[in-house]
Amino acid sequence: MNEAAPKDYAEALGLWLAEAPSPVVERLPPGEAAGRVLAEPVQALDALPPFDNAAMDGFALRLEGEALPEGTRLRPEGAQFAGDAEQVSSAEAIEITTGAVLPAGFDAVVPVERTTRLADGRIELTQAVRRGQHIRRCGSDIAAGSLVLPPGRVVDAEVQTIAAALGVARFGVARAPRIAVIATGPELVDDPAQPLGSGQIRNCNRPGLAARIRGAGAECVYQTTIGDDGDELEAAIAKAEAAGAQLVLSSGAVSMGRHDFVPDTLARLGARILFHRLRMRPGKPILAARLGSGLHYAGLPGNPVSTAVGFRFFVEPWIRRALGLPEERPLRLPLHAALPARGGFRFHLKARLCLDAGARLGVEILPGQESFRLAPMLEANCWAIIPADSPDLEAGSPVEVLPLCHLPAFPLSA
Ligand SMILES: Nc1nc2c(c(=O)[nH]1)N[C@H]1C(S)=C(S)[C@@H](COP(=O)(O)OP(=O)(O)OC[C@H]3O[C@@H](n4cnc5c(N)ncnc54)[C@H](O)[C@@H]3O)O[C@H]1N2
Ligand code: MOO
Repeated sequence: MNEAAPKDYAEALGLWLAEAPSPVVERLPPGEAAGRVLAEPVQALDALPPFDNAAMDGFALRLEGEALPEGTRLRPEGAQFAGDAEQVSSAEAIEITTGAVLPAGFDAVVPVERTTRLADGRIELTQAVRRGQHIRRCGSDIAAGSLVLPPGRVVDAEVQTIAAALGVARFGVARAPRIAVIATGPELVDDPAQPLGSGQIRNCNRPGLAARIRGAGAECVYQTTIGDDGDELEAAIAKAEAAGAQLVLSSGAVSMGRHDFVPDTLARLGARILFHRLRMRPGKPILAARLGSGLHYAGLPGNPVSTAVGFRFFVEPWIRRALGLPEERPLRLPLHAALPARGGFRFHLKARLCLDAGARLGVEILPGQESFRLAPMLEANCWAIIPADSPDLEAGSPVEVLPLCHLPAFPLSA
């Protein structure tokens, strides 16, 4: 086992990501690709709108010049409805509905409510009409041949709508990375119906990690709970591999206690330890390794917030690599209140974006930062990152902030 001095976060992350997998492309119909990340660009084969068409129900008109004055009288002949093939018409006006092809030679649309119908069947304009008004031009939304969706775009409702509008039959998306969860600890109870015995607690890291995996765009292919036993861990790792896992996450048993058997078991299995223990909190005892089979392993500390931090700051960057996503860029936001120096560790603090009296965005550090406290996580909507050896910070000092999940509701890019 590598007992080298604790590494800092950046160095450890570099070691870990250097071995992360590259994206593997699979082709899916857009309807099945929700939440997936595009691995290939999407080009518009057709223009959108695909033809010049009316934006209003009314009449298509021919204009000699730039405008027709109010009071002009025109005789409509025929009709062009949405879904009709383009009519050939030499009339001075033709009835038209929203979305209908604008027949050749017509260059404006007047809404029906801007006309009055005369007794002789003609219409009279109650307002002047300008050339081009109420016409949606072919390709004015998306030009044929243009790049519509770059790789790295998450497939959401907007992407699915545009893909359908353009007739995209399949997306090339990154295959969801396959991850397994092994919760360790004889104190853990999985069944919510089971009353807790003395010394027992409910297992929240196993379902919590499974949910984080799904939310981060990966797939949880196997999950189990084991006692403090190396043979059980070895068997669980074998099952995770058989289920197709590329990465195994364990929670617990990586610290200094007599039952912290994960590092020794990995050493017995011949794993290469990339790092163990970092100058960061929560998550100080985190361990990363690579097994001989190529399986990636992250030993996350058992305190639930340490598990969450290990996931957010190591597993999610790994998932981003496997999905072909670029490195995240934290926001820099002013602290709502002063924050005393915290020493030589990098801290990930439960935090909340907030507005000051002038409605300016800032970040509030929440009370209850210990890594066993879950309740503040319900208040939190981001992590504030305080680098190692930061001095006392005054209110208003900028700090780096990342959302709770790497796939946020409001993605920001460079
Ligand atoms: N002498 C030292 N003791 C500890 C150190 C240290 O440096 N020296 N580090 C502390 C830090 S920091 C952390 S974090 C914890 C992490 O320890 P482990 O990863 O070995 O985790 P456990 O001891 O197995 O569990 C810690 C804590 O979390 C609870 N737990 C574990 N798994 C789950 C689960 N699936 N669901 C809910 N809660 C879970 C467990 O019951 C313990 O309370 O070590 C400190 N100690
Ligand atoms: O990871 Mo421990 O939670 O640093 O407190």
